[in-house]
Amino acid sequence: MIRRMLRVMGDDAPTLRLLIALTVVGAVLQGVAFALLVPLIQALLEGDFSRLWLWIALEATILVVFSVLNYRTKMLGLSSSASLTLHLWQRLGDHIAKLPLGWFDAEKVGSVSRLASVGVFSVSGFPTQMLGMLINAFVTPAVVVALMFVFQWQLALVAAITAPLLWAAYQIAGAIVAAVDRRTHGANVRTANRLIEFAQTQPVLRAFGRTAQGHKLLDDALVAQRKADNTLIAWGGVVGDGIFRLTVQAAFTAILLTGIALTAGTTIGPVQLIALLILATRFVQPLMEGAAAGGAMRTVRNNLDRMDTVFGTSPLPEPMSAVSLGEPSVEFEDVRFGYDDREVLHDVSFTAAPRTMTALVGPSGSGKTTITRLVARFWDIGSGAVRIAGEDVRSMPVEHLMGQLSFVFQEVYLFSGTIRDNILMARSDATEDQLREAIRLARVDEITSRLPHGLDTPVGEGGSALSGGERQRVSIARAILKDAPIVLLDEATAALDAENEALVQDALNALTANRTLIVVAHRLQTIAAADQILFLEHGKIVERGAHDELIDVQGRYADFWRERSRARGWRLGTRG
Ligand SMILES: Nc1ncnc2c1ncn2[C@@H]1O[C@H](COP(=O)(O)OP(=O)(O)OP(=O)(O)O)[C@@H](O)[C@H]1O
Repeated sequence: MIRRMLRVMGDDAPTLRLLIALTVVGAVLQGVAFALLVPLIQALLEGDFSRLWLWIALEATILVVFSVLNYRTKMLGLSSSASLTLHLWQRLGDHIAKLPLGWFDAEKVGSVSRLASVGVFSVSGFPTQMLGMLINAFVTPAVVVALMFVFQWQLALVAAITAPLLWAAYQIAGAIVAAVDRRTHGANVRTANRLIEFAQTQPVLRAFGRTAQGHKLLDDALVAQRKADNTLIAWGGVVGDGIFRLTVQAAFTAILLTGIALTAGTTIGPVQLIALLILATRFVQPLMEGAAAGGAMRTVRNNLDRMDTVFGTSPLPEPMSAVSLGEPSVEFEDVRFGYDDREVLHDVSFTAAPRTMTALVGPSGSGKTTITRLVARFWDIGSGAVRIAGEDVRSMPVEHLMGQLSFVFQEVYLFSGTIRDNILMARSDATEDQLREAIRLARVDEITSRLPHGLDTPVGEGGSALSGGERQRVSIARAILKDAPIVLLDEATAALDAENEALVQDALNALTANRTLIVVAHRLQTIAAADQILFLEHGKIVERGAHDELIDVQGRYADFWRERSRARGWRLGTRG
């Protein structure tokens, strides 16, 4: 456990080592101070004041040294905790940033957020809250017993014999807490997920009058969590803690009875017995405190295990050296890919030539979005190759790959901050002129001119202060500023009002001009304007070509086109 903490702390490990060393010295001093109570109390009860002052002077000296040490260990504890928090966040952040983007599903949101908050604080609280109590629980009683041998070996022997029993009880109590903590953690993560889901799905739940159903899912999770918490209190707090406390009390009783028996047999006098029994209570007290810290330590260990599970998830292997790229084409060669062993793309091959538009068209679930995600290497494919500008995406450093791509998703998420912050995210070193140009091209100027604080208007949580169309234009401005040669666009299915639709279209035209575009196309105008249409069904490209060619074939695409045109109540006809 300590070794794992030292590993996590990296360069700051010497601080924790010093803290441990000083805490051990403090615990030894505490044990010595307790043991000196025996001659002190004896001198007091026997009225031997010259010896009494000597022991009081010695106790006072130890107290002063202990107080200085205690202050120092408290400060070191605080700095170790702060360093652990920082290192854990950094390590988690660094590692999570390298994981495949496909790893981040909804369930992970709850568990990672819990790990980064409750988990990190539980681990980083160890040096300040638990370490001292644990070291005291082992070292102080050991010193007390060792010195007891000097005063009365029979009592010391009984105390020493109880040690293995105490150790066994400590382990049993800890194992109970660890097992219950694992169950409680699962319930906590499920509640966190349901809570996020409940908040995010409010519009849908309300639109369909299903708020009660959303409540029910959350209520069920909360009930399960309350049950798990009660189990933790009952088993961890009452049973586990109770087993250890009972064993400690049994050890104290054994020492007490031995003392009484020795007094009855006149081996020791009543004065010495009183002094030794006071010492025995000092033997018990650190053990009791250690019981609480031991349970908390199991929770810390579980949290470290959970972090190790995240750290054990391998990042996608990536080469370190940059590659030189050709013209911005996108190429799929015999690509097979599946989520969780279920293959959803079968032998997909196509080439999107530089500065052309490829429209991915087909029924829901046919694999369109998956193709765009594989271009960005959200996951690695099963077999085949995905190439960008002639280079396999697996042989490109992630930053280099991402530098080639801009995404425009349907669901736009803006970060809390101003419109300016959100656009500059794409390129923090952009000049004011470049920023203004992106804003103009994406028609964000039409938004900022209406707002009292212009570009410096906060967008609200997730961009909630802006309308859907406005959010989309901000995200397009971001992509324009990034100026990547390839654009992956998931075209919005939701209808915008006519004015917004025209403005978004202007923004998209500016973004896609002179770029290679892969678009999950829903709008008939977009599809008809594409240089190449890939019509997908069940993870296969079943037809490909330009709109006119495919209409002439009178196959699946032509059927799709007719259906869509009828559904929209208008006909575009063929080009040319
Ligand atoms: N993260 C995921 N985990 C498991 N299966 C997934 C995941 N994402 C998509 N799928 C499955 O992969 C298949 C292809 O999905 P994909 O989203 O690529 O289709 P699509 O053509 O974009 O659909 P839509 O038009 O409805 O967005 C579907 O069967 C879908 O259920």
